[in-house]
Amino acid sequence: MLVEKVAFIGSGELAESLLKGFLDKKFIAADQVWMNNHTNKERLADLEKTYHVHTTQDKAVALKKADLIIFAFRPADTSAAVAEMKPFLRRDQLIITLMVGVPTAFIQSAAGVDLPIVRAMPNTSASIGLSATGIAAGACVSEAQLNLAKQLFETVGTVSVVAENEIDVIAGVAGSGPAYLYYLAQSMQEAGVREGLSEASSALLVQQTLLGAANLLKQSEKSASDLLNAVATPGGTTQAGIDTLDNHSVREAVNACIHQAIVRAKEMSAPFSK
Ligand SMILES: NC(=O)C1=CN([C@@H]2O[C@H](COP(=O)(O)OP(=O)(O)OC[C@H]3O[C@@H](n4cnc5c(N)ncnc54)[C@H](OP(=O)(O)O)[C@@H]3O)[C@@H](O)[C@H]2O)C=CC1
Ligand SMILES: O=C(O)[C@@H]1CCC=N1
Repeated sequence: MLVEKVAFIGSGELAESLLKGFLDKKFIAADQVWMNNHTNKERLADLEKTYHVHTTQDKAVALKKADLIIFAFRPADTSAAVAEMKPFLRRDQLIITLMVGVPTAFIQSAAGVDLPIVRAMPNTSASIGLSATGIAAGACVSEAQLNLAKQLFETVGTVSVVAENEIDVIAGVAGSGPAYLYYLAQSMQEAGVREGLSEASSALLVQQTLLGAANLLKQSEKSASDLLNAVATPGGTTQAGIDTLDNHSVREAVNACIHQAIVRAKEMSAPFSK
C-alpha cells in the first residue's frame, strides 16, 4: 500500500472525477478516503452513499494522519481554505494542488511551513482512467514524492512531468480540453437534428464518431493531418465541410480559444503572485 489515508479538501466536479478513477483503478480503497468541503452537506452525503468514502466538514478530522492531501477547491477559496488547514498541515504529508493559477510558492507561504507540494492539472476524463495530466514539483518535493504523484495520476491516464510555469498551458490545452470537444459534440448533434436525424440517433452517431476518431488518432502512426487527408476524398463531402470551417476561420478560433484560456489562467494567478 503506497498511501494510507487520502484527504480531498474540496469535493466538487474534479474531486469526484479523480476519486472515481482512483477507486476504479484500485490505487486506493474507499475506506482510506476522507472527503471535505465547505458548506454543502448534501453533496458529502451523496458522495458517501455513492462511493462509501468517509466525509467530514471538520478539517482536523480530514487531515489527521492523512499522508496524501488533494486541494480541489476553487482558486478564489485558496486563502480561506489554507488558513483553515494551517494548524493541521505537516511536512511529512504530500500535498497535490489542482487549482488553476495558484503557485505552490503561494500555498507554501500561506501555510507558513515548508510543505512538499505537487501542482497537478488533470481533466475530468480521470473518472474513466483517460485524463491527460501535467504535474510539476514545488520547492520541497523529493524525487520519491514526485514519483508517487506520477504513479497516482498514471492510474487515471497519461502524465507529463513539466516545469511549474508550463502548468497554465496544460490547463488551456488539456485541463479545459474536454469542454472544447463537448462543444464540438453539441454543435454536431444539433446540426444532425436540424438536418433531419432524431435526437437519439444524432447523439449516438456523434459519440461514436468522436470515439472512433480519438482512438484512431491515438493508435495510428499517422498524424492528425494525415488522418484528415485520408477522410477527405478530393472533391468530396469532407473537403466541402473543411473548406467551410476554413472560410469561418475555425482554425484561428481554436488557436484563440486556447490562447484565451491560458491568458485567463495567468490573470487568475495575478493575486497569488504579489
Ligand atoms: N473541473 C475541471 O475540469 C478542472 C478543475 N481544475 C481545478 O480544480 C479545482 C476544483 O474545480 P471544480 O471541481 O470544477 O470546482 P467545484 O466548484 O465543482 O468544487 C469546489 C469545491 O471546493 C469546496 N470548497 C470551497 N471552499 C472550501 C474550503 N474552505 N474548504 C474545503 N472545501 C472548500 C466546495 O465546497 P462547497 O460546495 O461546500 O462550497 C466544492 O466542494 C479548481 O481550482 C479548478 O481550477 C483543474 C483542472 C480541471
Ligand atoms: O475552467 C476552469 O477554470 C477549470 C480549470 C481547467 C478546467 N476547468
